Amino acid sequence: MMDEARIWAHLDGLAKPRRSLGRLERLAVDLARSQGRLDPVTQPRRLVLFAGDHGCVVDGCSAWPQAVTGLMVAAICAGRATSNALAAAQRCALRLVDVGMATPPPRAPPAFFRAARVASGTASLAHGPAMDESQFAAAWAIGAEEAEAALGAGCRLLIAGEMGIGNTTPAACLTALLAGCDPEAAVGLGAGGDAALLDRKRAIVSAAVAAARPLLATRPRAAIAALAGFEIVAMAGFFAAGAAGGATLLLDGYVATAGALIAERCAPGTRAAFLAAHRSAEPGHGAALARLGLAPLLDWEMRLGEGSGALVALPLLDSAAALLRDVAPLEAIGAGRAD
Ligand SMILES: O=C(O)c1ccc[n+]([C@@H]2O[C@H](COP(=O)([O-])O)[C@@H](O)[C@H]2O)c1
Ligand SMILES: Cc1cc2nc[nH]c2cc1C
Repeated sequence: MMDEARIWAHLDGLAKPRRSLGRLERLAVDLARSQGRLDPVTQPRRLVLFAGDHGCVVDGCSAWPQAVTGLMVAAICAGRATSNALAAAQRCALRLVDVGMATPPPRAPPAFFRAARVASGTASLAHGPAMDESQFAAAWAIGAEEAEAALGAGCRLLIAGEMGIGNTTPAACLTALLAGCDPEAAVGLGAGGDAALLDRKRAIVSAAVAAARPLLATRPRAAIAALAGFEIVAMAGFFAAGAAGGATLLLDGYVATAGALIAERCAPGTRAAFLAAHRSAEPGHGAALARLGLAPLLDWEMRLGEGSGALVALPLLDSAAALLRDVAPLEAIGAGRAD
């Protein structure tokens, strides 16, 4: 990791009044530190979307039917989803990995699609463990492979996104388990719903976390696997491998941050590579980010997933990188330092 004082000294020597770019300078420091260099790069960059289904949907934890995961995956394959539009707008490459969908895979998928199903959806965390430890290891490995492939293609800025109807329920469970948030406070409306849905979700999350919590000290992977989703564990493996490879990890919303909490628990130190793009409208997200020591760049009431919040924040990282790379030193323009 690069010494922060060295990066601040570089910024303070550029042709501008000291600290005149406010939080953009803080971001430049975080970006440079995460890549261990004074000229961090934001191109090429890659968004990897992980798709999975959740047994708890049958117990009424989402306002949407499970089939919508498959429909949205088909829309992404066709280039018609929010993630496609925003990734194109931000010149970000995109991949899509089926790590555990329950519906048939897309027919004639595009080259950016990878079929890598661990199982056809998790078991319901409302009735027992969502997955076993071998499935946890398989999902983690798929995510790690994706990060290694992106690193091999020269990417030093990585984003993980997800698509999975029902996945704000495991995200709430994991936030309660790993960020110490009250289970009820970790539950929000997810992709929509009403007061009855909230009550059902709170009951499911409280009971599942109470059942898993005693395992955390002695068998942490079993405790986490009991509450997780395949796409969430794949994001965790992606983050751990991306951080190990020296990349900046731009964190999306509530569900991606649940993956980040797993990564930090299983591969301590991963959090040094994270930048938090935004604070999701899900009420537990602030607690999850705080546990990781992260301050979000944006607070735009977004709650979509698919990497959308991270994509929207990308121009800020481009600006921070340009500042470090392209601004002349004060001496080079013939000006002394005022302070
Ligand atoms: O990550 C977030 O901040 C976020 C917040 C609310 C909803 N989502 C997305 O909505 C889906 C999960 O919502 P739900 O209500 O079915 O649990 C899933 O596909 C996520 O990508 C994502
Ligand atoms: C339509 C739809 C699109 C999504 N994208 C990510 N999560 C989603 C959830 C729904 C319901």
